[in-house]
Amino acid sequence: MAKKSNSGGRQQTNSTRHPGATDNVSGRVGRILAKANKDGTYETAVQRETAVLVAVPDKRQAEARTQEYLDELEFLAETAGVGVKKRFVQRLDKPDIRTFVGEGKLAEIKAYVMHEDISVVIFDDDLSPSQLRNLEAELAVKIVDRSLLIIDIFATRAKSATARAQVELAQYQYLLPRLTGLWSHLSRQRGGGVSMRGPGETEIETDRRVVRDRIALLKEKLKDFDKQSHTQRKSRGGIVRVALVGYTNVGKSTIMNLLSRSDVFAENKLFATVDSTVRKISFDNVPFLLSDTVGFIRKLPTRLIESFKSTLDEIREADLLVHVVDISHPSFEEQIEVVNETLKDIEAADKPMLLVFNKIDQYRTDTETERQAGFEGMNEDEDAPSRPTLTQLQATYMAKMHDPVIFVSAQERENIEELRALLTRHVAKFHYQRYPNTIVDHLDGE
Ligand SMILES: Nc1nc2c(ncn2[C@@H]2O[C@H](COP(=O)(O)OP(=O)(O)OP(=O)(O)O)[C@@H](O)[C@H]2O)c(=O)[nH]1
Ligand SMILES: [Mg+2]
Repeated sequence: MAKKSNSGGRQQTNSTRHPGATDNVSGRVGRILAKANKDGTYETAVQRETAVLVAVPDKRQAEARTQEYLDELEFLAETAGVGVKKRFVQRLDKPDIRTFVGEGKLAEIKAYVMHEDISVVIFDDDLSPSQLRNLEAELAVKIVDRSLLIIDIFATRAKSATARAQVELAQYQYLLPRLTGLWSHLSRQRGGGVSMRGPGETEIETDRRVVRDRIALLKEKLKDFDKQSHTQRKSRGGIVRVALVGYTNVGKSTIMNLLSRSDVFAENKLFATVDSTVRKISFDNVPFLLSDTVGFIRKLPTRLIESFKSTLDEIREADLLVHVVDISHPSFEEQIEVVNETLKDIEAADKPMLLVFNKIDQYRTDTETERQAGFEGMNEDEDAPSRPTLTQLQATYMAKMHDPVIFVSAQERENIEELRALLTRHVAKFHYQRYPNTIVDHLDGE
């Protein structure tokens, strides 16, 4: 199985871990994804789940890209406490309407699942309710698609009442169209907390009604939360607001901690932050509010974005966005695109933005990576490495972006003072516009 291309670097990071977090997550995955046995009892996953991944890329997608996407899916699975044993890839023009993969591939997966005692099959795309049912029937193990995996991770991370209600809403919205066949059994054993609580021992139609009622109730509840937080935000007055945005795991919380000297949970897992955190900061007597927000990801389910509206209001209402990028990630450029697209979706794309390229300590050109891995000499004939050097990259991005750009390492505290100064200059500009009578002397150099 291919490994994450930069996992080595990732392991060395300063992550703070919740003791026992993995156990809880795995337990929850077990609960949420537990499947009915034939006698009507349910498995509980006390042991670590083992999974296989399945991707159906179209025929034009480069192999390296496919593996990168699967790296991300595997990272998501690991975050949910599931160990991945194998990856299955089938190139198709479009996925099979009945079982997502073709007949032959399905038989291959089935044989492996039975032989290796696999308990979960994870698909890199969303499955239609009928595909999900058919696959469950064919493979007789838990079937998880990308949305469910992400929702499940969110469920384990949500702490505030708002975030929990948002996750619960996303869970029910996911569940509603799937309340047939096996899924209705599946829903029965769910109970407690923010996990996919089922509607009880009722028939499918009743189940549906119960779920719909619950969705309506949660929406009402979220409206109330919205009102409350709107009032709260109003009471903050005209203070300048800055939001950290970016792909998941790029270092937003680490930067938040550095800038606010606070202690926001940061770790080398996807979606460490689901609740947004707001801190009041003052640089050179210019006060502002900095909020750390939930990370974005490729194919983030739209429903999930919708249900996270309250959290995303922090972004929508910010005066300035600080877009953090993990420059060491092989597909950082695509990640920038995903973030910009998501900002468009939530109508926050036109805001002033600073781009912070983080993790410069971990940036490697391909030749460097090969040298490190002991493949010296492999690229001897090629004088240009396929990845530019950090200096080249800085020059390109400084020239091509409309927004101010800065390169930092939050972990090594490299260029953080410069980041602080850049931020202060921009915040001061907003502050000065809003309070023209205050004396602000930080606009030099603009
Ligand atoms: N090598 C390196 N690692 C970093 C740097 N900044 C942060 N990290 C690590 O990257 C991982 C993710 O950092 P977080 O701050 O949790 O990232 P995030 O963007 O808040 O992630 P989510 O909340 O999951 O979206 C952690 O293990 C950090 O220690 C850096 O400059 N260099
Ligand atoms: Mg975070």
